[in-house]
Amino acid sequence: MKTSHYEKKWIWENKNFPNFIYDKQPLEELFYKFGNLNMIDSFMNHSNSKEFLSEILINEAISTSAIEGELLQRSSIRSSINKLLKLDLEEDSYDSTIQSDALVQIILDTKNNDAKLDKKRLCSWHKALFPTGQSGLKEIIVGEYRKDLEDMQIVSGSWEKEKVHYIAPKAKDIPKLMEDFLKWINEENEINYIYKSMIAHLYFLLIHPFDDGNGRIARAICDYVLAKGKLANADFYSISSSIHSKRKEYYQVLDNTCTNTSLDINEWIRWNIKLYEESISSSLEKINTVKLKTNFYSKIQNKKLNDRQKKAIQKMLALLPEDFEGGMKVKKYMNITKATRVTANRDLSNLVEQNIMEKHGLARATFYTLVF
Ligand SMILES: Nc1ncnc2c1ncn2[C@@H]1O[C@H](COP(=O)(O)OP(=O)(O)OP(=O)(O)O)[C@@H](O)[C@H]1O
Repeated sequence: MKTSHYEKKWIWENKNFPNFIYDKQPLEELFYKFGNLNMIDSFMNHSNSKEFLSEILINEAISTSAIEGELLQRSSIRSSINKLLKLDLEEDSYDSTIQSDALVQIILDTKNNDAKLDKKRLCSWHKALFPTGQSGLKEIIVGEYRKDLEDMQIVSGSWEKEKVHYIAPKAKDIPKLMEDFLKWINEENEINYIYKSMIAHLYFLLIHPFDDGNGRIARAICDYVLAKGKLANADFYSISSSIHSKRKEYYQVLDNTCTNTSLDINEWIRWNIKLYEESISSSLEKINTVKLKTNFYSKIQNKKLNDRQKKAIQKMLALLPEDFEGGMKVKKYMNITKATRVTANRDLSNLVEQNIMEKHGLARATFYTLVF
């Protein structure tokens, strides 16, 4: 007699789900970087941190919403941040939208409110993400777990060439799975906050409890757990921004993990450790840039500069931390300021005299760099 054998396909089909298996990895480097971030934070002055805080938040909001292509305008996000945090930043226009306000509110809630996570709070994030009750043109269940009778599939590609990456657990099982998830998130367990944030991100994605927005909420949960761990000021780093720049890898690791029915999540953990390290390094680099810029601005505050010189300096500062390629050349200065060659040379010499720029090279190879 032939017996049919069902081959398990998805990680949650293992009866021990969610008892994930992973080896302890070395975390010293990561703790060291978090420590550096903490140290810099304590030396930051108020104006430095205001500018930096807005920069980090803008990148975070744009990145997390752009992972699946739901793009928000940088100016709307900046405006929402300015409004919600009362930062008093200079703005070209005030054009925050319901969507940008909502996203910034969720990010701030994850970072600054370490109250327990419960269904109500998760559902309020979900409602905030979909204020119109629609995802694109599709109507979705908002502020409540999904109730679909059909499979919840994660697919890519056009409908003719659709690829199914993952099928999440059935809707009828979501309430119990989420109850267990929330209990685990809120309890004080042995596991450290770094591992816990990585596992929480994955665990939530695997349950995929909502009709849509699961990626954004999973990344918010990851930030929430890390912020709760108080490893460093959560306002000063953003894991979501780093995921955005590595989203191809992110999807690949998720694909590999969601089909690993042995519950082994080592690949996910290793990938995330690298990601966190890079993310903190990039925050450290950004903080240094902001400090450099702010110090430079205070250095030139009382100098006599014409509008052309200010414009050229701003252009050079905007390109930090990467160098202004090849330094400032006379020709470049002429392009930026629309000045004649004689005026450009006179302006640049004046900047050298005031110790704002330094001259290098000779004749046609002459270029100028900022003196910090
Ligand atoms: N193979 C996979 N297994 C589990 N989760 C996955 C897999 N591939 C992608 N994901 C996650 O599912 C998310 C997409 O789910 P959903 O559309 O509900 O969320 P979303 O927040 O609308 O997505 P996003 O803003 O990222 O669009 C992705 O962002 C990613 O986090």
